[in-house]
Amino acid sequence: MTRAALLQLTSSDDPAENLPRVVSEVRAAAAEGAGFVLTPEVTNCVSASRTRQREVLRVENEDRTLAGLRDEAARAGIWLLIGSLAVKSDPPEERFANRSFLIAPDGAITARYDKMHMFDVQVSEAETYRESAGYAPGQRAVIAETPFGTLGLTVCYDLRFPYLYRALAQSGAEILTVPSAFSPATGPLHWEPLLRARAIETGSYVLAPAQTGDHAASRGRARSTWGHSLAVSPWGEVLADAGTAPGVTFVDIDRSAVAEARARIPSLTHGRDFEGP
Ligand SMILES: O=C(O)CNC(=O)[C@H](CS)NC(=O)CCC(=O)C(=O)O
Repeated sequence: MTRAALLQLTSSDDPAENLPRVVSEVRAAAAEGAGFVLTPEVTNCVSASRTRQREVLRVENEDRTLAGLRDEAARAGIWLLIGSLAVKSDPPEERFANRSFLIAPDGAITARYDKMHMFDVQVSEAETYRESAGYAPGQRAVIAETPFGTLGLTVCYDLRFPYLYRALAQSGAEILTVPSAFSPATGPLHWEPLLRARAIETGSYVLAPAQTGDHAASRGRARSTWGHSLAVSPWGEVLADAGTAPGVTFVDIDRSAVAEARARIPSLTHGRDFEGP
């Protein structure tokens, strides 16, 4: 059994301001016994302005948030999933990467995953997202070993592509991570059912730390996000819902629940190759 902690944040578009907040939340989570801490999508910078992002984002090796959180993971001796950082690609190209990092208790980066599905969607008359204009999508799915289970790394809009989750689970993932900055237009009806469906259809834990609330922006339109960081059991039960306030939510995870759920419904092994349509 491992105690996981989902951090719910209201990151601004200033990485220097966000880092000390995240560090203090990680510290608080570790002090309460968390062995695995997870942060949301774009932990370092929520922004709708590419001008602003060009100013404040850095390549991975120069990213202060990554360095600071690696130090903190090592200090606290915890596993840390940095849900994602917006980083400049290396070598620098026009577009950024939306990249998840898994940090081991010695501070080493043991896995990286670049978000594959880009949120290019008009969610309402007033709100349009063109994620692929700012970010280059990743090309490969990633699983990573930890002592408490094999992780399958995904980010936010990936959630709507079930084939990715089935592939991750069939490759050994037991805990699917979905760090997010979900839109308030889609969150109310889509967030929880999609997360529960991914858990049920793969017999996996789903851990989804999220951005929440109104994000301060020094440039461009201010963004809002849905919050409700969620932990779902491999049988589909909502184990924790963080509501809309920033803070830390704890959940105990036990990989034997994965084996149990898959023994009851072995749908991962019942796939069919079919013709048509
Ligand atoms: O823009 C950034 O810096 C980082 N990327 C995001 O916040 C992305 C694209 S705008 N958000 C989502 O994927 C929300 C998906 C969603 O809300 C849904 O599927 O309904």
